[in-house]
Amino acid sequence: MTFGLEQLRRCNVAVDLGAARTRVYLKDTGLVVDEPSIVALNTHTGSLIAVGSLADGMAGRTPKHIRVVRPISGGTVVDIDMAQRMLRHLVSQKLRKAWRRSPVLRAAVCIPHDSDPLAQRAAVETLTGIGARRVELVDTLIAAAVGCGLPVEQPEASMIVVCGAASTQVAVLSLGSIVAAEKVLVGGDAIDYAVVQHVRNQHELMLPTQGLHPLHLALRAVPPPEGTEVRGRDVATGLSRTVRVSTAHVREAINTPLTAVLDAISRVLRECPPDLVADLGVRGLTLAGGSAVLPGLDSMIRTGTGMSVQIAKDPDVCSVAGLGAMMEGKVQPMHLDPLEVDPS
Ligand SMILES: Nc1ncnc2c1ncn2[C@@H]1O[C@H](COP(=O)(O)OP(=O)(O)OP(=O)(O)O)[C@@H](O)[C@H]1O
Repeated sequence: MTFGLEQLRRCNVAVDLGAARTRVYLKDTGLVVDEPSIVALNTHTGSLIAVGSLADGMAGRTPKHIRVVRPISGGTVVDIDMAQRMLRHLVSQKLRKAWRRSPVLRAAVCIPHDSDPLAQRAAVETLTGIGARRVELVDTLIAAAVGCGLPVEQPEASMIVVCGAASTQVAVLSLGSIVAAEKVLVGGDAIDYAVVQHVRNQHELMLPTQGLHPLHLALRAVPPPEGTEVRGRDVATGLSRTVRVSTAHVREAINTPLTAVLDAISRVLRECPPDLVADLGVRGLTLAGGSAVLPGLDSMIRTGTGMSVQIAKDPDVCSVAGLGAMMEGKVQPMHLDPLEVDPS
């Protein structure tokens, strides 16, 4: 990581191209974009109709000539052209300021752990397409750990679990590098899908996207309500209908995807040397990513691992904030010089 830090300090913009949201951080300015990674397109003319929140509001409600596209899937750019158009639209005005300060745009982008060369290239091409002369790729796990304020450069274990929309990534870090890591394709989307399937199977109701929100709120409420009324489309008749969904049943439905996260944590711990696992017994693990605040996730991990669990401050923006901290030189590499003689 020490070598990478030198390169990162020359960057002036940090980008997190997430499956759910795109975030952009400008050096010495802060977070300037935090918008859904989604565009609405006119299929007749090919022109963009809306980008970000506006396009998100159109999803599921479009006539035939409007197509809602998600150019990023699982943290990987799957439609480079559309991703470039989305990013250009989101950042053009904000980047003008950075361009005035420095005419050469250097970008730092976080990419999911273990991304293949094609995914790396897609991220680089997306950024060069909007004018970046140089693109530095940083593992999301390192960026998020730095963004959470974990002492990743120190010779002690830090454990980070990044729960995004499409995936959950788990790592143990020490001395600025990843010691063991796992990625499972289970995130907020899989959890939402489990709830939608539960309502469909138990109540024969197709739940619209916005129908998930009251169920999330019910899970978070203290004490949780026994049931929540949601409106959707009857599977058989196609008519609008309201049902009462039990909070306990929703919690049960999301347990299956959450168990996959717990399994990934166990696998990472098994790969780690005992000294690092002993450190973690004291320090615990940190949850980051938008799904970190999912009610019950922290307590489930606490019960399943016996470790203490902290949810990071602003968990959804940890990765891009970590890139920003590295760009701004807030992370100091540990200098190790075995030949240095003690003058005393
Ligand atoms: N308050 C909340 N309660 C439950 N889930 C939430 C909440 N806020 C956000 N989420 C979930 O967090 C996910 C988005 O997280 P995040 O913004 O970290 O994703 P991303 O970085 O775009 O995804 P990825 O890292 O997989 O590419 C969504 O699935 C969303 O449903």
